Amino acid sequence: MAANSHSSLWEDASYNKHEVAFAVLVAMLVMLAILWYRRSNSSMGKGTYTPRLPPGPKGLPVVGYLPFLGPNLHHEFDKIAKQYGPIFKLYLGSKLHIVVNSAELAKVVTGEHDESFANREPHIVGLAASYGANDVAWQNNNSNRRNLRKVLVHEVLSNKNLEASHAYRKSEVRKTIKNVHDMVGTAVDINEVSFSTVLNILTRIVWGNGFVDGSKYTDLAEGLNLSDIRKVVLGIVEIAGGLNLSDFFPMLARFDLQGLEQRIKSQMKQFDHIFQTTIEERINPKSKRSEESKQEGRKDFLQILLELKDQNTTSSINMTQLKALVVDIFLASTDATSAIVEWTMTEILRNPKVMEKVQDELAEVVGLNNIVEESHLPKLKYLDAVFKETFRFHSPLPFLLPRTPNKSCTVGGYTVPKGVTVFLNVWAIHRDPEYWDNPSKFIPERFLNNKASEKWDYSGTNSAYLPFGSGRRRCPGITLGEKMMMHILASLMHSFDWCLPKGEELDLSVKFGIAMKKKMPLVVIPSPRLRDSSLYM
Ligand code: HEM
Repeated sequence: MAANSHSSLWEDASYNKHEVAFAVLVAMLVMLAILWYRRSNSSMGKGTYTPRLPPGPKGLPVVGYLPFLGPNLHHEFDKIAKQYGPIFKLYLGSKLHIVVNSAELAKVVTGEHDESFANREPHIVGLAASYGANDVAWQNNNSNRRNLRKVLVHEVLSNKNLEASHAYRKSEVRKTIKNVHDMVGTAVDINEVSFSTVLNILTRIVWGNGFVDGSKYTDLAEGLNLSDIRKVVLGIVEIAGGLNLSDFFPMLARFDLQGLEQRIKSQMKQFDHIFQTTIEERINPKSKRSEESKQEGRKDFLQILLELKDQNTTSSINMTQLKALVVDIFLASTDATSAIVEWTMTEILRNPKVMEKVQDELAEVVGLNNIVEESHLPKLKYLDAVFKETFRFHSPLPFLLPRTPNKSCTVGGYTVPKGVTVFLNVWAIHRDPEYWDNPSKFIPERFLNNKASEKWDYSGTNSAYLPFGSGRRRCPGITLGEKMMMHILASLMHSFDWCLPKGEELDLSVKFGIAMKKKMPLVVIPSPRLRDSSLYM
C-alpha cells in the first residue's frame, strides 16, 4: 500500500514535471511564433516595435510599378486602392511612394502629423524653377519658408492688396470679353482664353500698370514687352508639367535624358533676365519708371516685395526669395485657375439644367443690361455651388502637391518612413460614398444647403473635401484664385450663350500637367447674350 502510495506520488510528481515541461515548451513556441510574426511583419529598430510598411503592388525590379501606370494616374490609383485599401505603397523607379486614399487618413496626415508632412522634396524641374527651393511651394518647412509664406499671405495677398488690385482684374476680364466678342460665331478655346486672362491679370498685379501702346508694359524695362513674359511663363508651365524620368531614377539624373533640366534652366535664365532688368530700372532712382511709380503712389506686388527686401525686420526677404516667390505665383495660379474654369464650363454645358440655373442667377443678380463686376460675385450662390461641385469632380491638383515627411510616422497602422513621397489622393476622397451621396453624379445643389456649405468650404478643415489642400501647406492663393475663376467664368456665361461646334461631343478625358486638364480642349462657339452691344466695347 505504502509502496503503492509512494509510486503513485512519484508518478504524480513525474506527471507534474511533464506537465510543466510541456507548458514551458508551449509558451516558448508561442513566444517564438509571436517573435517570428513580428519580425516578418515589421522592421525592428532600436528595440522598439515599428509597424510594417503599407501593402501595395509589387512591380518589376529596377523600374518598380512605373511601366504599369498609364496616363490616367487617378484611375490606376483607384484600382490599386480598391485592392490594397486606404493607404498603399508602390515603387516608381527606385523611389518609394505612398498614396493615402481616405478622408480619415488624410486627416491624420494634415492634422496629427502635419508638422512632419509639411515638408516637400522638390523634383528636378521644381528645384530649378524655384531658384534652388528658395520659394514657398518647394522648400522644406524651415523658418525661411515659413517667413516667406507669411510675406505672401499677409503682405502680398492681404485683403487690402487684393482690393487694391481689383482694377487690374476688372480691366483684363473686360478685355477678354471684348476679344471673345470679336470671335462671335467662331470656335473659342476656353482654356486658352482663361489661361491668358489669368496670366495678364497676374502680370499686371505683379508688375504694375498695363499697356501704353497695345502690347508694351510701362513697368517693364526698356526693350521688353508682354509677349516676352508670356512666352517664358508658358514655357516654364509646360516643362514643369512634364514627367521627368530623372526624378524616379536619381542615378540617371546627371544624364538629363529628356533634356528637361536643361530646358527649364534656359527658361529660368530668360525669366531672370526680364526680372533683373525690370527690378534694376525700378530701383534706380534716376529711371523714368521709378519716378512714375512714385508719382502714381500705387504698390504692385513687385513694389511690396522690394520694400520688404529693404526692411530690416523679420519679414525682410532677399532678392533670390523675391524672384522665387514671383515664379511660384505664376506657376501656382495660371494652370490651376484656367483648368477649373474649363472644367466648370464643361460641366455646365453637359448639364442643361445647370446652365439654365447659372444664367438665370446671372440675369437676376447682374442683369442683362450690365456686366459682371467683382461686387456681384459673393451673390452668385448657385455658381459658387457649381464651382464647388466641379472641384469635387475634377480637382485640378487631384493628389495635391507631394509631401515628404521629415520623420517616420504611423498612419492607419502602417509606417510612412521619413523621406518618401506621399500623395494625398483627393480624387478618390472626393468620390468616397461614405461622405458623398451619389458621388458619380454632378449635383451642385449638394453645396447649397446652408449647413452643407458651412461644412464644405475651401479651408481644408473637412478632410473629405480638399481641393486646395490642408494644413501648413494649404494653398495660400484661395481668395485670389476664387476671385479670378468666378469673375472670368461668370463674365463668359453672362455675356454669351455657348454651343458646341456641329457634330462635336463633350469629352471628359484628362491630361496631367501642373494641373489636371481636359485632354481635348473645350472649344465652343459664343453668341452675344447682352442687350446692349456697347457692353462688349
Ligand atoms: C483655382 C486655383 C487654384 C487651385 C485649385 C490651387 C490649388 C492648390 C493646391 C491643391 C495646393 C497644394 C496644397 C497642399 O499641398 O496641401 C496649392 C499650393 C499652392 N498654391 Fe494654389 N491653387 C490655386 C490658385 C493659386 C493662386 C492664385 C496662388 C497665388 C497667387 C497660389 C499659390 C500657391 C502656392 C504658393 C502653393 C504652395 C503652398 C505651400 O507649399 O505652402 N495658388 N494650391
